[in-house]
Amino acid sequence: MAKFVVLDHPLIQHKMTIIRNKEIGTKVFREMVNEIAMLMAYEVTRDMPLEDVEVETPITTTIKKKLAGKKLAVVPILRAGLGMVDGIVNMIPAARIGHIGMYRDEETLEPVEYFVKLPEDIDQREVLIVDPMLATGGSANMAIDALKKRGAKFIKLVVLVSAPEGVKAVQAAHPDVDIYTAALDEGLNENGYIVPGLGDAGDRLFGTK
Ligand SMILES: O=P(O)(O)OC[C@H]1O[C@H](OP(=O)(O)OP(=O)(O)O)[C@H](O)[C@@H]1O
Ligand SMILES: O=c1cc[nH]c(=O)[nH]1
Ligand SMILES: [Mg+2]
Repeated sequence: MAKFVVLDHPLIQHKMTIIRNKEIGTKVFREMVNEIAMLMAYEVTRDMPLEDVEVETPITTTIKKKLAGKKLAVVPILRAGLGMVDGIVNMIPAARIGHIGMYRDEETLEPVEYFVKLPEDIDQREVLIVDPMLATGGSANMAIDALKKRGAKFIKLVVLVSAPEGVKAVQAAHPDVDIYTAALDEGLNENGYIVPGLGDAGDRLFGTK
């Protein structure tokens, strides 16, 4: 079974509490989502392989480490996942960015895919799928399917708030995918929203409601 990690660093917990507050406006919400994503990137990339490199300091020549191995792709699930991209790319500027467009049908809660554009060499990259919300898990599972269909083999899912139902659904469908979350909440309400959650992440990021 792949990893399931709750990234509960005090800075992350503090910023999560700020964005859960319904009175917080779009500007602060956006800033906090990016900052949390940046802090998460630090832990999510902890297992990146390193290799030796010779470096000449002003004093001497020495062997030190540099990043090696697979390159990264960050793939937000539109729309809300876009809110996490800048934060992660700040930490990993060479990462390529793919996009998967998906919305959840309000009645059935089933995801509907409307856009996929990925780096051509996605099969050789480690992929970080980013989305603030993992609710039923339908969207994440469909995004992982879309990536695997196009050859992606090394996939991590990075979310801010997850419901136990969504975590179980992803683990059942994709036991090879590591899940990193900033918070594991209580569950889903009758409309499929995470409780206590933070509401509709896309609408809060883009001010559409
Ligand atoms: O786990 P699930 O039950 O599939 O729900 C989670 C999905 O719902 C939200 O997107 P939404 O459909 O609201 O689209 P948006 O990002 O355009 O607002 C969220 O950003 C996830 O993608
Ligand atoms: O709580 C939820 C569930 C799905 N999508 C959201 O944006 N929020
Ligand atoms: Mg939404």
